[in-house]
Amino acid sequence: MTAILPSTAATVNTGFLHFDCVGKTFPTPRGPYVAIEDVNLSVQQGEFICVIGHSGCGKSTLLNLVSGFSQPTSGGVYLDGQPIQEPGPDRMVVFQNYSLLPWKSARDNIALAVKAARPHLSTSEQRQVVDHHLELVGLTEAQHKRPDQLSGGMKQRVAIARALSIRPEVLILDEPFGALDAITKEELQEELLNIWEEARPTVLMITHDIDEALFLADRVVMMTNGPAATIGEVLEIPFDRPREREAVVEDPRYAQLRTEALDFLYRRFAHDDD
Ligand SMILES: Nc1ncnc2c1ncn2[C@@H]1O[C@H](COP(=O)(O)OP(=O)(O)OP(=O)(O)O)[C@@H](O)[C@H]1O
Repeated sequence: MTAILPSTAATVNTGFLHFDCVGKTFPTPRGPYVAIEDVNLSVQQGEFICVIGHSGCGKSTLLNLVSGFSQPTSGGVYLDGQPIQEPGPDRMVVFQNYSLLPWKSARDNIALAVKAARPHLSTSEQRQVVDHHLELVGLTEAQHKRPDQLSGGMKQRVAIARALSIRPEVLILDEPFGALDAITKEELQEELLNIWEEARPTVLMITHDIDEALFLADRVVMMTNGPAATIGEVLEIPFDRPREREAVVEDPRYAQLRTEALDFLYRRFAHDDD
């Protein structure tokens, strides 16, 4: 006997965040431009994914589909089985350029987000959330400064604290440390891992830095070049957590994974512009 099942046409149950044959084509004056094509990936809840690939390969295009700022032209992107159709507080984006409100203090930038996204919390609970997140990123002392009174690293700390204070299910990071000096960058990578361990959002992060990806991610997704870019290879990163940078870098598997990534990017999918 054949059982009659409810229709599942609108839902997909593979992975928490699921890319199913995703394509995105942009109309241009010279005709349609196929940016990405046939992207398939299943991300588990709480997983940390880094996406690397050459400039213009479609990394931001992919992230915009997850944030809901744009829609795929073929296939679908699903969160918890539901197609992503618009932006929402369950998915927060942190950009390279901080995007803080310039006239508000660090504290108020975070407080406003908490107020808007978690209105069910009492005023004192909201205050506690803000205090906690300022502390997590080491900005308790500097909380009353405005963005123009903060360093680049401090601004990015505020942006990360603001995103996480909303308790998003998915944290989307678009090259968040790209503009920072090497030391600040390493500090923030470590802070990000500490915060991620606490809240465990699913993370999707674009980076151009192979070492950053190997230190942070559970899996590194490497994209081929466009047009019609797709996922070329996925590296599983085996290092135990919590991670210590020295232990990771000294692990013999680190050099091997690094060589694989370099080989992918600079030999198999070399790009003239890089
Ligand atoms: N709105 C648009 N209209 C036309 N083409 C677009 C549009 N947005 C992106 N593209 C093209 O799609 C391709 C992918 O762009 P995308 O910004 O996703 O790349 P990226 O990998 O994030 O690049 P980068 O590392 O330089 O930020 C590029 O060739 C880009 O020119």
